[in-house]
Amino acid sequence: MVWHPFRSALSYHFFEPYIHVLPMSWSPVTLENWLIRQKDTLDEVRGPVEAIISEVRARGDAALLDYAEKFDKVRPEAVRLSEEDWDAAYEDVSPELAEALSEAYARISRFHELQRREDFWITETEPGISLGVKTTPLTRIGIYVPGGRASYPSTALMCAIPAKVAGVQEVICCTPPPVHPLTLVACDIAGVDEVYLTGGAQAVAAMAYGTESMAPVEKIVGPGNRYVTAAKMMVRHTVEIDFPAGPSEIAIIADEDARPDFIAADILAQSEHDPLAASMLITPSTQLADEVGKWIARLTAEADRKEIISQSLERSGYLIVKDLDQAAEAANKIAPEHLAIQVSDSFSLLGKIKNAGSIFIGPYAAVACGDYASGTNHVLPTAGNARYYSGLNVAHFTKTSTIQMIDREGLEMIGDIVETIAEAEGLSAHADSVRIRRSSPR
Ligand SMILES: NC(=O)c1ccc[n+]([C@@H]2O[C@H](COP(=O)([O-])OP(=O)(O)OC[C@H]3O[C@@H](n4cnc5c(N)ncnc54)[C@H](O)[C@@H]3O)[C@@H](O)[C@H]2O)c1
Ligand SMILES: N[C@H](CO)Cc1c[nH]c[nH+]1
Ligand SMILES: [Zn+2]
Repeated sequence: MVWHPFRSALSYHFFEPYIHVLPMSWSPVTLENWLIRQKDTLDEVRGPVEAIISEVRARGDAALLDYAEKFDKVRPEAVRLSEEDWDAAYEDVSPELAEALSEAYARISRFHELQRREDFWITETEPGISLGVKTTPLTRIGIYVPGGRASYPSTALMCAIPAKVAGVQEVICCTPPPVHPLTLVACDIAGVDEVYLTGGAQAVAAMAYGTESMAPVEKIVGPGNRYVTAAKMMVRHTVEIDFPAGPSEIAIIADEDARPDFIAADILAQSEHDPLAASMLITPSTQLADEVGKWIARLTAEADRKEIISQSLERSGYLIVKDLDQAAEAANKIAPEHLAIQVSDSFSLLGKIKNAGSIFIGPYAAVACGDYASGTNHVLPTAGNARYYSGLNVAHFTKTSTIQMIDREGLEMIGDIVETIAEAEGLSAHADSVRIRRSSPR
């Protein structure tokens, strides 16, 4: 914390000097700088991640064990966790923790059950023609559960629950050693079938290409740091992935009546994940931005993970806007992982939001509620990817086939159209495949 006698707030309208205490890192940011910083993080690790992927393809399990020793400072006896070690995890988890996890499991399951689609539907769209969709679960998927700077049992629930609701038969989990017993209990509660003690880019490579102990998967889902995220982007020609879900982010749109202490608390909560996490307050009120800055300083001083938070705050800041329309425009450009809305007329603002992974409305909707227990999924696109991707949901674990049933009457309805377009495309065998049916005796 430093005195800044003449710091200025960035404003579209005015430039007002003011005097008070702010943490060094809580300062105005431009949209452009914020976006560039968020994008850059993956490019910087492309080289090392490529090398890790090649090593795993060449040396399989031996490479996974070597990388565990190098990056996680522990060499497991085997890459695959034994059933006995998995069962033993329950002994190290208190009943209160197991109960909290079960409560979270129930709520996350309930919300994801609402997303389940029927196996197939089919409906007559015109006489003799019925169309529909058949939904089929993927067979074997891999979930990445982070475990570098913190343990993420909640992420095991967030990834495995929608997979099991979708009907996936085999769900495997990769997580860096040493694994927290609660993560193993979460995997068990959520129905994970196999656990592998490997993290980072090497885990992603193993799930994509397979090793001696691990059969490859059809799709990899789950968040992770930039090594994990860069690796997912690199293996996607071999295996499907969910989307880039890297270092956490929050944007908050707040008006002058919002609670600065609540906003600061949400910013710290996301900042403590990773030095590369980032937060942005978007507000028409310079006074609120200042108040939030004071609260950030106060809460950071008391925080457990000060160092990570301070580094993350270097990537964070506030943007003063003219009004809430301009705030919505800025949020849509950022496409944040989490968007908190703390304004008096939230629904009219909500209508203007196009790009956000998950939206939290009102002063009591702490982002941490969505991280753990409200029931929505916390695996969300970062670094502007909410422009094109949705957060993890049941549909990520299924594929669909369209269905059509056509009888003779239906063929007559559309036969001329098919033949005419087929001939125009120069594909007369297509036209003939319809003609042969139409001219056959009834
Ligand atoms: N977007 C989301 O949905 C979401 C959800 C939860 C968590 N997160 C993010 O997940 C991330 C978790 O990160 P984490 O680091 O705690 O755990 P992690 O499991 O993602 O990463 C740990 C692994 O990173 C690898 N690694 C570390 N340093 C390396 C280096 N120098 N070179 C090569 N590999 C290296 C190691 O293999 C290590 O096992 C955080 O950024 C957090 O914000 C995102
Ligand atoms: N905030 C993270 C998503 O960016 C999810 C999480 C897990 N545990 C705590 N938080
Ligand atoms: Zn979180």
